[in-house]
Amino acid sequence: MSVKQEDAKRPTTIFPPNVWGDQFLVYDQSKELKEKGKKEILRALDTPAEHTNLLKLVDAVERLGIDYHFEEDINQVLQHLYDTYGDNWNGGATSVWFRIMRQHGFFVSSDIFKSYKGKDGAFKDPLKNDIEALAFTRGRLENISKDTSLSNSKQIQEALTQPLHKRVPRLEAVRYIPFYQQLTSHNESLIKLAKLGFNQLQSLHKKELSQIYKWWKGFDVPTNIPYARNRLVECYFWSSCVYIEPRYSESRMFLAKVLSMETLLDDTYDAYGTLKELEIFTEAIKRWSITSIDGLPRCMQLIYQMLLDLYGDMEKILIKMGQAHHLNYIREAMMEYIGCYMKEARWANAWYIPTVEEHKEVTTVSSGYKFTLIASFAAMGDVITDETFKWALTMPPLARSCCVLCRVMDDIVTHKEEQERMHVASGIQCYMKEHDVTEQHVYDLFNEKVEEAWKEMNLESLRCKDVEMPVIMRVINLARAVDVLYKNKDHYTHVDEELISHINSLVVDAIVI
Ligand SMILES: CC(C)=CCC/C(C)=C/CC/C(C)=C/COP(=O)(O)OP(=O)(O)O
Repeated sequence: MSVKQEDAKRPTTIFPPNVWGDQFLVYDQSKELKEKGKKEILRALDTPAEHTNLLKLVDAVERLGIDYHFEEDINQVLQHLYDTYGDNWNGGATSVWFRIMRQHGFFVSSDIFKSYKGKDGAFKDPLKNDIEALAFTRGRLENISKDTSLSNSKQIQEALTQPLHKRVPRLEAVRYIPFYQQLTSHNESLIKLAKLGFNQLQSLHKKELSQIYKWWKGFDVPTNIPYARNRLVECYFWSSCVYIEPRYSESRMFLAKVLSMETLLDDTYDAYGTLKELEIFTEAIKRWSITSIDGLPRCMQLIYQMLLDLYGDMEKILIKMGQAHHLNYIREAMMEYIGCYMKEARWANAWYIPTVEEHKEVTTVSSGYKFTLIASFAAMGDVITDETFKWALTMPPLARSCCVLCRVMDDIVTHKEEQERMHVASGIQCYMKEHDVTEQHVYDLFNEKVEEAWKEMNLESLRCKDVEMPVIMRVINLARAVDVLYKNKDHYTHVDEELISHINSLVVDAIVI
């Protein structure tokens, strides 16, 4: 006999609720969220009235650090906007339009800003409080940012300290995600995707770092090469500033190893080897043969072995990609760079202060950034061809401006310390001697050179048609990394709270979902 439902006595009780909420749902939502984002982008593309919002959406996607999910869509959007409006954008948010188009290689005219100026070249009165129109007027922005009642005064101050274009994308994502979340206009799916994507990428970073750390540990660098800076983690951070995209995992790990090898080499040439030892070591590297290093100190032999090991590992990866010969270009760049270290060692041993011109020629290459750039192309895939390497080896203006920026920023912050030990004369010392000017005069001049180098790099990234955007982005990101590591002090040598906090936020601390 069946019991009527209403008669059933159920022994229920009230259990405490699920304490986790829906937080884990999001881990399976990534694909859905990406699809949703793509649809939103494409829907807006077909609706001209939505084009300004679309541009703002692209801006948000990039600042949230999830543009690698939407690369093709973003390219399609910007190409469409360029084909439709050319230089005659009239949709508002002009500075966003201008910045994004130019950052993506569309050389749109700056004439659009002329409409904001009166005949005297100053800003028209009604615009004096319009932050967007005044984006490029530093002095004015400084005044505006002092008004703390403005909701975006903090944003303006941050932009004045480090303009968006100079920021490392992933650090910007850490900063921007909570800011964007507060905006009433924020897009909930993008926020979810940004947090999820950030944490997923961070897990990949942890795996990569663990892998290369094992390699480093295998050589027991602190014990065997005690005179050198032990900076593998910082080098990994450096490398992850250069590539954000998950697909460049092998390249990222290789570049981190390259940077740590460059550090060992720099310290060996600058602070350890005798001239005789360095001559032998340099020759052995140039011949790429281990036979001639027998008489060298144990630590220099180990560095040599580490180099062979580094190249051997990359060779295996490149063979699978059908690009093993790319390694020859990377080796060629390394030899040129080592050759410049040797020239510097000879100058330092002879207490020779070179002319500004001699110094520039050698130290632009000895900065290591030309070699670093060329090494960064390893295993990036089909976007890199023989032509890419040949282009970079000729030191085209785009690469040169990045190397100059690196050299000059390093000189500014390391000059004093280097002069306290036997070290090749810095650019600052050479300039002071040749032009008989004060140290401060040269600091001011070198700071101007840094800004000029950025301008040159920006212009060249628009003008250069020899290589594709992913290559150009390596140059820009290398420059951005220097802006983080060498701004105001040598954070790389004297690792401080600021750098530790950057590294923690990228590699250690997950974002709360
Ligand atoms: C110069 C620079 C920022 C280079 C970036 C690329 C590179 C080779 C990175 C590895 C670490 C390194 C050697 C930093 C510069 O040290 P340092 O300040 O002792 O360099 P120096 O001996 O050339 O002055």
